[in-house]
Amino acid sequence: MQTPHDPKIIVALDFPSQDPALALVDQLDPKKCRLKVGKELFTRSGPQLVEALQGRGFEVFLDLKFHDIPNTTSAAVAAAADLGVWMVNVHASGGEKMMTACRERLEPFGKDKPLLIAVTVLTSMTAEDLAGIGIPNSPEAQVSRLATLTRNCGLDGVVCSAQEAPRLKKEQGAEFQLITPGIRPLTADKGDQQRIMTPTDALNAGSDYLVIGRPITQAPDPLAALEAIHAEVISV
Ligand SMILES: O=c1ccn([C@@H]2O[C@H](COP(=O)(O)O)[C@@H](O)[C@H]2O)c(=O)[nH]1
Repeated sequence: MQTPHDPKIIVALDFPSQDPALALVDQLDPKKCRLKVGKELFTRSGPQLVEALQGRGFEVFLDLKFHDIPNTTSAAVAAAADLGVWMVNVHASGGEKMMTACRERLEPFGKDKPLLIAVTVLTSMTAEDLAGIGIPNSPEAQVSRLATLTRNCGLDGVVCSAQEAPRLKKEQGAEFQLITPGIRPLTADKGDQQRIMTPTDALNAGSDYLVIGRPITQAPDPLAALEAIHAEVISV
C-alpha cells in the first residue's frame, strides 16, 4: 500500500511550452503525483519552469539523461542539485568513471541531494534495436548488466522497463529504485514504446515509480485519466 506522501505516479510533462504544461499542473495534486520535466520542455522553458513547479509543491524529476565525459556530466548533475530537484538521471552507458564522478559530486549536498538514477536501455528499444548499435544482448540481459554497473557505482537506481523489474529486484535488492516508463493502461496507445506494462502489473512486478506521459497528457480529459490510474494503483 502506498503512503500518502510518496506518490508512485510521475507525470511526464512532454509539452512544447510552459503554458499547456502549467494548465495541466494547476489541476493536479502534489500528494497524488510527481512531475517529470524532459528535454523538450526544459529546452523551451528552463530552470524557471522547474522552480515554478516546485513552488506549487511538486517534486520534480529532471529527466535530461546526461551522457558526456565525467567532468561535464558531474557538473550537470550538480547544477540539477542546485535547482533542488528530487531526481536526476544520466545514461549508464556513460560508464563507471562517469557515474562515479556524478555520485561523488553530489555528496556535498548531503540530505538535500537528488536521487541519482541511470538509464539502462530505453523502453522504446527492442533486441533488434540493440543489435543495430552493436549490442548482441537481449534488452533484459543488457538492462541487468547496466543495473549491476550502476549499483556498483553507488547510484540510487535505474530507469528500465517494468518487464525487467522482477529480475532486477532479485539481483539488485529491494532498496535499488526502479523507475519505469513505458506504462500503458490496457486501452492506451502503445505509441513508440516497445517494452510496456499496465500500471498495476508494473507495481506488482516491483516498479518503485511509474513514469506516465501520453496516456495522461494526450487523454481527452487528462485529470480523469490520472485519477483513474491513481485509483487503480493506490491499493497495490
Ligand atoms: O527508457 C525510457 C526513458 C525515459 N522515457 C521518458 O518517459 C516518458 C514516457 O512518456 P509516454 O508518453 O508515457 O510514453 C517520456 O518523457 C520519455 O522521454 C521513456 O519513455 N523511456
